[in-house]
Amino acid sequence: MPVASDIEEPATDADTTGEGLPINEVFYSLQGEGTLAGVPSVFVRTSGCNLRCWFCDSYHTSWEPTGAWRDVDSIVEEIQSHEQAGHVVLTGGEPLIHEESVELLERLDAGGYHTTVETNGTIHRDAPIDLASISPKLASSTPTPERDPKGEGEWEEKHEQNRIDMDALSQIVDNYETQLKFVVTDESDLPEITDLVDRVREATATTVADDDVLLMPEGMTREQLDGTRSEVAELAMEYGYRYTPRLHVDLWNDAPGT
Ligand SMILES: C[S@@+](CC[C@H](N)C(=O)[O-])C[C@H]1O[C@@H](n2cnc3c(N)ncnc32)[C@H](O)[C@@H]1O
Ligand SMILES: Nc1nc2[nH]cc(C(=O)O)c2c(=O)[nH]1
Ligand code: SF4
Ligand SMILES: [Mg+2]
Repeated sequence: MPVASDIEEPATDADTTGEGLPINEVFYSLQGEGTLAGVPSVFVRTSGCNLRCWFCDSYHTSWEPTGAWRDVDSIVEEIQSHEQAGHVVLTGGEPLIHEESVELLERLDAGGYHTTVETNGTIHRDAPIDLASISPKLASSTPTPERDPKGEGEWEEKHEQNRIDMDALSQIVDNYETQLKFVVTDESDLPEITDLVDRVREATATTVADDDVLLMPEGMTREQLDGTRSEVAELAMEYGYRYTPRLHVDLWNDAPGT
């Protein structure tokens, strides 16, 4: 079993050396994905990731991480300035590569916020998380040389090796209320999803219901979603899994800060 000391230096090229958290953006929007879609929420996006999905819609947190190191106090203050919001979504990049994410979640919990953590499911940390929104990465996410948005496939092997960590994934599922939210590119992803869901069910004591499994169409623009959403909706019906829209993309396309 991984313990806290095993994950102090996660497998990532991200800069984890500053004080506080590297923050790419903080913004107020509607939760666009998953079972809480439509809920007004403040988003905190950390920078840096241990994976490199070719389709990553947050390029400046993964392929070319940018952001400013900020202390937890200043992040909490900015969250509180959005007085209407009772929900906070901690995302990235991969927010759980940063130990300080735990401190932020503790502060938000003490302040009475509902917290969702958007995570790729490869790192478990002990923190007050109300909803673990896990998006395990499928083979179709791997940045092959043909699909690499930046280089020539230099990340292919590392991404492929690190994208599933069954120990971490099972611990998250066992410790937190969970949704498993898969990015679907086409129907060839489904055998891998059903197999992974079976393996999670075998490895955990928790009941993972079919409607805890969400299929989300791949696409960072409306135009791209026009090519995937109908097929993914049909697949959700066929397999008995839940469909999740990308409400923010439907509403605001790929506008920054949404
Ligand atoms: C940018 S990621 C950050 C959190 C974490 N690294 C993860 O992957 O879950 C936030 C969410 O966007 C999803 N996502 C990223 N790019 C996407 C795309 N092109 N189409 C659909 N979903 C995408 C991820 O799978 C994840 O559910
Ligand atoms: N509105 C909105 N909802 C989201 N849900 C998860 C997001 C993410 O990037 O993690 C996201 C996002 O970027 N915007
Ligand atoms: S795991 Fe999340 S943040 Fe990292 S590259 Fe994939 S989609 Fe982007
Ligand atoms: Mg997003």
